[in-house]
Amino acid sequence: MPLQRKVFPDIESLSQGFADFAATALQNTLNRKPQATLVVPGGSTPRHYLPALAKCKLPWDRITVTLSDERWVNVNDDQSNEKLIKQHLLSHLPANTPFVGLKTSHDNPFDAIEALHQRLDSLPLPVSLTVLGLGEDGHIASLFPGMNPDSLSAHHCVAVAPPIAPSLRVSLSLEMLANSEQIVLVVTGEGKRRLLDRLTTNPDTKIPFIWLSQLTNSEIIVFETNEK
Ligand SMILES: O=C1O[C@H](COP(=O)(O)O)[C@@H](O)[C@H](O)[C@H]1O
Repeated sequence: MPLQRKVFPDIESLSQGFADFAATALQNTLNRKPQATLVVPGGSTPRHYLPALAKCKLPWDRITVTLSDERWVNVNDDQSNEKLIKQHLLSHLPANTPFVGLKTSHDNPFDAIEALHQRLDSLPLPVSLTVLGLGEDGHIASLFPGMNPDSLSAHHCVAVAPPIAPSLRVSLSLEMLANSEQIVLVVTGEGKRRLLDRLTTNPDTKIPFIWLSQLTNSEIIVFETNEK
């Protein structure tokens, strides 16, 4: 598995290391192309490292920010990934930073999928940098164990009824994630680190993170803390 693991003593140093890496990756894209695309995850970990990224001096008007996945809740709901990203990244960036959210007014993500494909067609592709979290069950974005990986490579995104999470969701497809020029995984907590240790020696094909690592040609860089 093409995996490079960068280990930090605490979340503060991880956040700075991540921000430096992400800023360089985005700037490198912008040295070659007029536009870049940044995919960021939801959950809870990004609230630590996104403010560090927001402090980086970049031509943000040339970087489109979008999400790896979204819960099908109102964008003002505390469970909304869009709300999290607005609070911890976009609100600190220039107002003309382009943002493409994954929530529509449709009743459910299955009905929204065509509209979302059109929305995502506007992105500068391939994605320059995809940042992902990792669930303790090995899920990435909203691609969960128990799903059929062959059904997750649809165009840009897929609608999902997760086996355990409470709300319906939409997720970037496995193919969209795998085609990203750079992929970063940000991992905190002993349980997730142990999972990564196990997957590195035993790539369990029931785990979504393994589906991604086997499909992508890009190196996956892990930013992790070694705190208990
Ligand atoms: O529900 C989600 O959780 C995962 C993992 O979040 P973390 O805070 O434990 O890192 C996240 O990557 C995903 O985007 C989110 O919807």
